[in-house]
Amino acid sequence: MAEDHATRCGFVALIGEPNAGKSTLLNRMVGAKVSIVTHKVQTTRARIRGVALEGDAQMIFVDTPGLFRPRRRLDRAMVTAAWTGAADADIVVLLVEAHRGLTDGVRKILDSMAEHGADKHPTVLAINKIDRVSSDGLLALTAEINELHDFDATFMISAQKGYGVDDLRGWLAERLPEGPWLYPEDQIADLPMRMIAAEMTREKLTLRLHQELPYQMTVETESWEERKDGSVRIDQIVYVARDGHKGIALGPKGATIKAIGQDARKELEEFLGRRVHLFIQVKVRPNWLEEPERYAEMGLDFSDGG
Ligand SMILES: Nc1nc2c(ncn2[C@@H]2O[C@H](COP(=O)(O)OP(=O)(O)OP(=O)(O)O)[C@@H](O)[C@H]2O)c(=O)[nH]1
Repeated sequence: MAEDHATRCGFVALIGEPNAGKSTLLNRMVGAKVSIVTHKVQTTRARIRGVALEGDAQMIFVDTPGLFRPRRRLDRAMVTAAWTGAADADIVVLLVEAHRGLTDGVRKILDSMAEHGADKHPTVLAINKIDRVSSDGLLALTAEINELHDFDATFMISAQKGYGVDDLRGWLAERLPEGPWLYPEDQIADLPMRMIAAEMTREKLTLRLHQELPYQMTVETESWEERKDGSVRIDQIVYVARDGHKGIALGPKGATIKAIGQDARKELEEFLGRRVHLFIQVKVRPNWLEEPERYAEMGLDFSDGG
């Protein structure tokens, strides 16, 4: 990190309807595949998804769940989490799908942006998936949306193809507040690996525990140790919100978490091309959604690990 001139650092929240392309954009910006991209909706939750460097700026992306109409209580918790991410962020980027345009869902997000304080920060409109439409209607769509909320900038992008993404990233980097980097450079090096490992375990949790539970869980990679024999030892903690959830995650005699660990280990071994020793603990951490330390998720040594 440069010592002699000011560095910049800050949080960027990506918001948008489910499937808007938040994870895809994030992967592009960070340059490593750190989010699960899926056709299923609501696969993501408010939390740190990646850190990107651009010149002297460190951008910390907070990926949020698709903002949607809350029906069940858990849905509401997720929406709150999404808005918390947005309100805490230095810059908010709203993704709108070019081919869907100004949907009711987008209108609702625009309505509630002011209400949730997201308008206190610079806001950016990113019209995504422009590869799917002709450019004709895009200016009209931009004008229509900017009437409902006055964005500081608008970008036409394709997160998938990469169009416009560098411009957007450059714009964001320039507008982050001056300050020291939150993540030392050496931590960023194995950060993607730690995140990928945590994400793989989280995916297996989601697959095994079909119900809502996984949304209230988070996985952190606590340590990553390269061994002399070429294998790697990975220690992870699955945090659950309540005691009862711990029992579900563990399963009878620990069978569920064991199966999850085996699935995750297999995938990690394939991905890394070497042997993996994976150790997973399940711990209760009430109210983790509200904790500022949630930013320490996924193996980021941000706090002492709680
Ligand atoms: N054609 C096209 N498809 C895209 C683009 N960006 C994302 N997609 C696709 O849109 C789908 C949803 O993308 P995601 O990145 O998972 O969307 P998300 O907003 O993170 O979704 P949630 O996690 O449900 O909130 C995936 O199938 C992506 O491949 C794009 O620029 N063009």
